[in-house]
Amino acid sequence: MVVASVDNLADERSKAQFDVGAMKIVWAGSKHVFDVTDRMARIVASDPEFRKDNRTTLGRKELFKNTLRKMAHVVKRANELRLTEEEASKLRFFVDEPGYLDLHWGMFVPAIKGQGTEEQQEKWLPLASRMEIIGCYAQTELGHGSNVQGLETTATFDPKTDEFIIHSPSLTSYKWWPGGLGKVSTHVVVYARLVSGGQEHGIYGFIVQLRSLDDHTPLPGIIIGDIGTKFGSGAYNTMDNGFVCFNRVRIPRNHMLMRFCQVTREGNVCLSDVPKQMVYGTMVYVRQTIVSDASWALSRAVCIAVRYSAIRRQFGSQDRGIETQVLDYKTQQSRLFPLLASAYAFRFVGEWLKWLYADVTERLQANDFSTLPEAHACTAGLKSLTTSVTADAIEECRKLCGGHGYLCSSGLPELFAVYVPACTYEGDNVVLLLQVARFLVKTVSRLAAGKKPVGTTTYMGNAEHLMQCKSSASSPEDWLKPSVVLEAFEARAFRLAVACARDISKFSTPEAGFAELSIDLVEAAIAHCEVIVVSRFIEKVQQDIPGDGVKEQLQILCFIYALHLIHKHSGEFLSTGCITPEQATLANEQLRTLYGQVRPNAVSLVDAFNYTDHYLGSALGRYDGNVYATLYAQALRDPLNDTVVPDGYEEFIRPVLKQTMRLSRL
Ligand SMILES: CCCCCCCC/C=C\C/C=C/C(=O)SCCNC(=O)CCNC(=O)[C@H](O)C(C)(C)COP(=O)(O)OP(=O)(O)OC[C@H]1O[C@@H](n2cnc3c(N)ncnc32)[C@H](O)[C@@H]1OP(=O)(O)O
Ligand SMILES: Cc1cc2nc3c(=O)[nH]c(=O)nc-3n(C[C@H](O)[C@H](O)[C@H](O)COP(=O)(O)OP(=O)(O)OC[C@H]3O[C@@H](n4cnc5c(N)ncnc54)[C@H](O)[C@@H]3O)c2cc1C
Repeated sequence: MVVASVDNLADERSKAQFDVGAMKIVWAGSKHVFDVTDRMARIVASDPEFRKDNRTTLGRKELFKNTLRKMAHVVKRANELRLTEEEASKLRFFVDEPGYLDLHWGMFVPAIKGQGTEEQQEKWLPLASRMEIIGCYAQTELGHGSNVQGLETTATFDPKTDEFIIHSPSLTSYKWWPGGLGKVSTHVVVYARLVSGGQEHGIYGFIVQLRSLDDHTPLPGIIIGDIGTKFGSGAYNTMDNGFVCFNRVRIPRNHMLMRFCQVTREGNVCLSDVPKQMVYGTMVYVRQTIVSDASWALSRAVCIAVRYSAIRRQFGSQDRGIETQVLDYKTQQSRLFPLLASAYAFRFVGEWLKWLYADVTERLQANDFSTLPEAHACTAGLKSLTTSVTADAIEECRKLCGGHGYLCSSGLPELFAVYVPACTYEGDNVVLLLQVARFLVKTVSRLAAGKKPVGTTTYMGNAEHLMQCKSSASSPEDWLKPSVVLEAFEARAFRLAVACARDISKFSTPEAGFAELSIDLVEAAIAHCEVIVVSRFIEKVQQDIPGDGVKEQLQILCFIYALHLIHKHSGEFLSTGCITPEQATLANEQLRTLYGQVRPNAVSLVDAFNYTDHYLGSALGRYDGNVYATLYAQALRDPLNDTVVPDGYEEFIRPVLKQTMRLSRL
């Protein structure tokens, strides 16, 4: 049985019609990134300190202490190996355990870099880089998360002492959720309402020391702790998401992050000549990183489901002969291959978004704020789209693995539990889509005023054509033409946005219209985000891509990505008149053909992710395909199997059996 499993994946690999090594480089982004990633993944996988297969069986306290040990080991190894920032960040990534280091490096340091003055950066960044302080990011409160302008915590300037007084005026103002805050961080960037001279001046970040650097006890005026156990076993419970209440805590004036707004010794508030949304910059940065992370989480789930689907056999045999691999069932393919294609799509759009972010950052440094709204809309929209799809996809992969997918040893339940809050943190996905919709409606109304749209909305400049065009697809093959596919996506997105803008104008105020039509607006926002992903994927496959057959495979995946969306949203494509029912049928026909083309390459396409068995953490997704023996070995290692007769037998099983025996004798 075991030998047959191994043979299956070897067979699968022998069928590949492309150069897997070359695809690995495309997936990584470059040979350099591949080398760094591969080396860091192997360092983690070969170090017993980073073992993670017992995580779901540990209690919260044990689990958390275990994470502290691993984080300390990460810091030690990074120092010993003299890792660069790039290498250290990959090392942390492959440790694959949410912990305070994520927030320290991922939010605290970027907040200081983005919002601190040069002097503030010179003071705080070396301390943070050497980890002489550990920081986190506290914005959300018990009563407010999405509505940042509704935050209650105050930072009141006291000109007598040249200090800010940080205060939590109510229970709902307690900071609630920040990762790393509950038990570890010594410092925090806390977001609060700036008050000076009796007047409010908006929300800004302030660096506050939370705990003593000598004995880690909370400083006076600070009540702090963990907010409690979260969803799933193991999963995000390795993180000390925390609460904190500030009781008139005093900090020096220069602990306010003053890049965009300065408070003078006299308490005068001087706003720099920049948009006030610059204070939201850390969120934009992190949203961009979350899009890249989505492709990692999605590809990991897909890798498990594809390999297992090649191993798993059900039905289809005559006379108890060899059964059919479940990967050969068209229904399995139609559920799995679009997810495989989405993983590649998100990888490429993530790379593009990184470029966009770098570009806008450069412009902002030169006081050019013109692309800020677009950067906000793109990061918000793509964060929302990719995390929602990924969370649903991980759950779909669990189902694709049948009963065994429900076991923790499949790796999928924990992956889902760790991943699903990405739909909420860094902005609830619906709230973020409404931000995109606001941007789209504005773009449409600017069009009417003769303004030319730029960036990702450039396609809207072709307004007349997009409102009237009818798809020219008259055969399944026509759906392999980039121009045909793009036109359908752009027309659907534009028509939905225009309909929203038109309908909003029928209400007494734009706000009333926006609120009433928010369901349609969210759909228009998703359609626009899908235009971005599809067009970036098409752009990618039109480039020169080295490696035998690599470009062809990516083209197949690109069209699977696009055509499965046409199928999924066929209601919208049809109701907006962008395609006809006959054309929808042709697109489906083409999709089925494409599934057949991916089938022989599926295992190799997930091998191209280059994941170690340690990172995958799955009995079902092992590289060697040795699924059943691993499932059995892991079952035997379960704490319940430590003894043959369970603890509790004497107390709770024997008396029941005795009682039943007595009753049956009556
Ligand atoms: C490399 C490693 C990375 C590691 C990452 C680790 C991840 C660890 C896991 C979890 C960490 C989680 C952290 C958090 O969750 S931190 C808290 C995050 N909180 C949120 O995201 C809150 C979401 N809410 C908001 O962003 C805002 O409140 C809002 C955008 C919903 C509304 O803002 P508001 O000021 O009320 O604005 P309006 O809607 O009225 O808009 C005004 C105006 O401003 C524009 N705008 C809004 N946001 C931005 C922005 N970020 N950048 C630029 N512009 C922005 C908006 O478009 C409006 O423009 P206008 O139409 O032209 O007026
Ligand atoms: C695991 C995890 C880690 C986190 N880490 C941090 C951290 O490090 N630092 C930090 O500061 N915060 C952190 N957060 C908090 C997080 O940023 C917030 O939970 C998030 O921004 C959502 O805000 P909320 O909880 O207020 O949701 P709410 O806004 O209360 O959302 C509740 C519901 O209301 C809907 N809703 C809200 N407003 C609107 C609207 N205008 N229109 C339509 N529907 C709406 C939402 O769609 C949602 O369905 C973390 C959260 C989690 C889960």
